[in-house]
Amino acid sequence: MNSLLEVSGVSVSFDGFKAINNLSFAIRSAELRAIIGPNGAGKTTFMDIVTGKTKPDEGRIIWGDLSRSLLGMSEAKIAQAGIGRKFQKPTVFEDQTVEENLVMALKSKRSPFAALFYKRSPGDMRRVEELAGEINLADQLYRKAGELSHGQKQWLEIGMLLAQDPQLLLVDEPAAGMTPAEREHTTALLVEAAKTCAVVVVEHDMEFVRRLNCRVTVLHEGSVLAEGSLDHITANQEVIDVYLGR
Ligand SMILES: Nc1ncnc2c1ncn2[C@@H]1O[C@H](COP(=O)(O)OP(=O)(O)OP(=O)(O)O)[C@@H](O)[C@H]1O
Repeated sequence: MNSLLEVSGVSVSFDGFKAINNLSFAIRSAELRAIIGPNGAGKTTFMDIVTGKTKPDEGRIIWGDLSRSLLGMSEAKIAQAGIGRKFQKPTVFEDQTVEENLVMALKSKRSPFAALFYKRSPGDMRRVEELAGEINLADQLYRKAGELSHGQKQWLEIGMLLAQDPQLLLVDEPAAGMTPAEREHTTALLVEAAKTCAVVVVEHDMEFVRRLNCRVTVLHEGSVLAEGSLDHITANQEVIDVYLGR
């Protein structure tokens, strides 16, 4: 099966230091993938490169059915092409309700002109309810986002990204700061999301990664050190030496 995203031979240096070193990575549509690795391995820089925030010095990044290169595209164009990113800290509109946040996200996938004359349609409101159910906030629709718990804000932001129908979602440490129950729901949410779009989860919590039950990529010094099932990864001596055994 063809890849949705194919990164090959990508490198980037900061002041002569190679943060990403000849990295290759591919993911299919509707695949869930975890990325792990020690601090400084290049996980954030990798996501910065895919989303266009950082331009690599060399390599190729090919995207979608039309095999377009992402390299010449701005961050905004890459987001429009269907790549959504969730940073570690939740960024929701605190003064707006859960419903308003989701409506706003639906609106923002339209052209600026269409968004200007936007009217809530029954179809959109059904979608908002559907999303609220998916992110475990169906009974919180009329609460202000600022009143939600940290975990609920994270879910809301994931819901806002899903509202924009991404083809690929990059999620940075979603389980950080969550209660055990919130983590469990987050696992379910990401597994569900990965049925319709590719999802890449950067995570340090190995218990969380185990529950995702997906293929794992280990980054080390800006390259892929190992890739495979978590059992395969945890039995790899190099991975134990640089990350798991620390
Ligand atoms: N803008 C920058 N300027 C200089 N060095 C940078 C810059 N961005 C990243 N680096 C360096 O590149 C390396 C990779 O950093 P990166 O943040 O991608 O690692 P990471 O795997 O996300 O780490 P962590 O798990 O701690 O978040 C680090 O050594 C970091 O100090």
